[in-house]
Amino acid sequence: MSGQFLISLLSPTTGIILFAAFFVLWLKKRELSYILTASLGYLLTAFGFLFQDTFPPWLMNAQRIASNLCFLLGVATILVAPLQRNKIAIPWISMSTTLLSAMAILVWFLLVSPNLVARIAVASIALNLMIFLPLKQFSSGMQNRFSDRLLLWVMIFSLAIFIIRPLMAFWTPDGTDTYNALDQSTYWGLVHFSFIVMAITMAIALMVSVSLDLMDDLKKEAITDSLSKLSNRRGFEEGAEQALQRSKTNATISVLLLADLDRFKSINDLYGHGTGDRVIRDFGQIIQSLSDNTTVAGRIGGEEFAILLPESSHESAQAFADNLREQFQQLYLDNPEFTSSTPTTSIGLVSSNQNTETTLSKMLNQADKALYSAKNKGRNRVQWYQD
Ligand SMILES: Nc1nc2c(ncn2[C@@H]2O[C@H](COP(=O)(O)OP(=O)(O)OP(=O)(O)O)[C@@H](O)[C@H]2O)c(=O)[nH]1
Repeated sequence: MSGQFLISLLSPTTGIILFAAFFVLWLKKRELSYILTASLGYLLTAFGFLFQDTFPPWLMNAQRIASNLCFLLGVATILVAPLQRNKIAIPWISMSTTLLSAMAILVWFLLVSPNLVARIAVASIALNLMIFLPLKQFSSGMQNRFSDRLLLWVMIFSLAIFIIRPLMAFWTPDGTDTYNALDQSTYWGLVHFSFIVMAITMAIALMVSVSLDLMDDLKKEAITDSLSKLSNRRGFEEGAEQALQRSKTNATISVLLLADLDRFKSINDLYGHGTGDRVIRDFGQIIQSLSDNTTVAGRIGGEEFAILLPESSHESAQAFADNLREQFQQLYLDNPEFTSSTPTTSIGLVSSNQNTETTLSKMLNQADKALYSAKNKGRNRVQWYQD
């Protein structure tokens, strides 16, 4: 086994190891389909090198065409993975047009008018386009997260590598005029080296992104209530403190709503705990449907919910509370399942302008007093806090 042969195995081995790593990761986290995409991309690139370097020649040198196709497709697939992760549209049309045109020209320079240098040039231009197109799309749709910026820079780095690489084909003294010379050339060494560098940096960037995404998910899970899908008490307090601070800085009014489901013990007793859970879920959904992206809402106790409406007004907060109370009651009015008692809610409200030095805990206290008063007045009503 020659040293040359062993070196030619480096790139496909890298491709297969990275394919296996991403594939195993995907088996554990199947909802992340971009991991599967990346793994298939690495497998294709591995085949690209195997066809070129290690397979015996096929009819009419078809293995060289298969090699170009697998490599172009493989690199494009790896570069598409970040788009899929960020739910950015993949530029299918421009990428497939590039691939098909490149393949047609490559077949021409292999079979009709054989020219190795022209093939290297065409394959390189196509490769650069297959990186540039997803890169351009990613840069216009990415978010401002560390993982997104990392992926962007690694994509730019990959493009730079593959722009510099073909230039070496023309600078290196050992020729690329025949296939035997090519296999021995510094250029072919560079092809392997550049692929391995690109493959590993892309893999590291993707792995870092997967880890950061998982950490974000865990953090979100830790502050989310699984039943109502709203924030839990900790998540609500964190979000509400920040929103209240912003509202104070902008000298705007925030309103806090404290909602408690009425006689919930009897709902559980009459219809069972499962139905009680469903009612909590329904209530969470109504809150979500009434919220906009500034609203901070959480389930802060068993059947107690807090909603902070930052930069709100007395009227819009009253409308929010009225809608919440009415829509919730309406949901069960004609439901034959709830015969003897229908779920309702009482809501206490307090506005931050009543005390400029107000804090979240003071507002929660005041809203609780208003809620207590709503309960005392017969429940299923909205009550503002009064000194
Ligand atoms: N199904 C279900 N019930 C819950 C959950 N968390 C708390 N509860 C129930 O909510 C009920 C709250 O009862 P109470 O605090 O006595 O108040 P209430 O019956 O709602 O009466 P008022 O608040 O005075 O109108 C208890 O029976 C708890 O078991 C939950 O996650 N699911």
